[in-house]
Amino acid sequence: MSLMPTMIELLARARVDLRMGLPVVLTDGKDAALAIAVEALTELRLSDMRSLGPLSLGLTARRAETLKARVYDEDTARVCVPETEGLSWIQALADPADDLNTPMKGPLASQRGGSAELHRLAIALAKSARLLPAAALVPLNSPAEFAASHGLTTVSRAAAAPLLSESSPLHPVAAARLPMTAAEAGRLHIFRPEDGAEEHYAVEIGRPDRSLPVLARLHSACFTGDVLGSLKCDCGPQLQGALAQMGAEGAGVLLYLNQEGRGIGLANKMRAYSLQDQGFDTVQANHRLGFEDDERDFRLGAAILQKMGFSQVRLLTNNPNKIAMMEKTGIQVAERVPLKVGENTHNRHYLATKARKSGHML
Ligand SMILES: Nc1nc2c(ncn2[C@@H]2O[C@H](COP(=O)(O)OP(=O)(O)OP(=O)(O)O)[C@@H](O)[C@H]2O)c(=O)[nH]1
Ligand SMILES: [Zn+2]
Repeated sequence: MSLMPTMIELLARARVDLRMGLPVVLTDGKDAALAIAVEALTELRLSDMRSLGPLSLGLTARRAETLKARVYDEDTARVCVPETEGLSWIQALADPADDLNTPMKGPLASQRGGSAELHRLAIALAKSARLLPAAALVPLNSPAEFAASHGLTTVSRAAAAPLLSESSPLHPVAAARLPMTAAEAGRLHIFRPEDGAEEHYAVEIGRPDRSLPVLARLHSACFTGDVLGSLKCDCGPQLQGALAQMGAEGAGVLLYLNQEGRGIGLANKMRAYSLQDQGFDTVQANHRLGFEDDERDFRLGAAILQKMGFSQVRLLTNNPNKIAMMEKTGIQVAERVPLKVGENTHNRHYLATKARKSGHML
């Protein structure tokens, strides 16, 4: 029956549920659990979750490292929640905001043996909902009945895992002429992914010849830099500089990918900035939050370029990972065009950290 939700649609629904503070039912063969995002957990829902059984937290190995919690499952830790600890203890494990002020939260006991798959899935869902990567789980015996009687979304790991690791197909939705300061001959194209996540944009300048390498930029959204003119990064000047160069050459394509904060979302990026105010660098801040340095999916960029008929680029970037990802996903990088603009006293340390830790070319 086509009127029933597919797994992609259930995943989109699960993301919204988690953001709203609703639990979701996760299943994996014989195992099942009720999972809720720590960021949206309330006292009432915590006490109802507890009435079902022992609670554990799914945290990333990155976050566990800061907390000195044992990790028995590669990238995932399953930390036991003692009965004596409440909501603020759970939140402090997920959110590093007060790490430096609060004394050690441990010693923490981690679950060992059995499967960590449901915890891993819950974390992946929280990440894709742009929440802190932390979830509280309680085992369930009769997941189908529980989900039906409580009206909850059910996600099967076997069906969801491949979808979460793939890049969702994108489709062009609308395009129109857009004269800009940098180039009067501009055109903005909107692309929408099938998974219900953020739309991405392509700014086409002039009428680039599809049979030649096009001057291209993969720009990741940075509200603070692009819109507010933040001095903490170089995004605003890079965006304007790329458009200006395309305008001067009369042709180019700038992809504006809505992967704010290197894919962690603006709220988490502001959490990272707050940690940077405490003295951590851009990479350390991401790790303390439980994220990798870079959570972006650059396959999106290649997919959009291909949809627009481009197969070769002259890529405006200082990031070797972008070049590697382009080549891997079938877009030939004929040339790297350096994009060095916007260095100032506030972002010098940030740019130096990216060069030292993330391999950016100076
Ligand atoms: N998590 C996090 N994201 C940041 C921080 N500063 C900037 N960003 C984000 O980093 C991304 C920067 O994107 P880009 O300029 O496309 O990427 P890049 O890896 O520096 O590569 P090139 O500019 O092409 O050399 C944007 O999504 C910003 O929002 C930070 O301190 N923490
Ligand atoms: Zn920025």
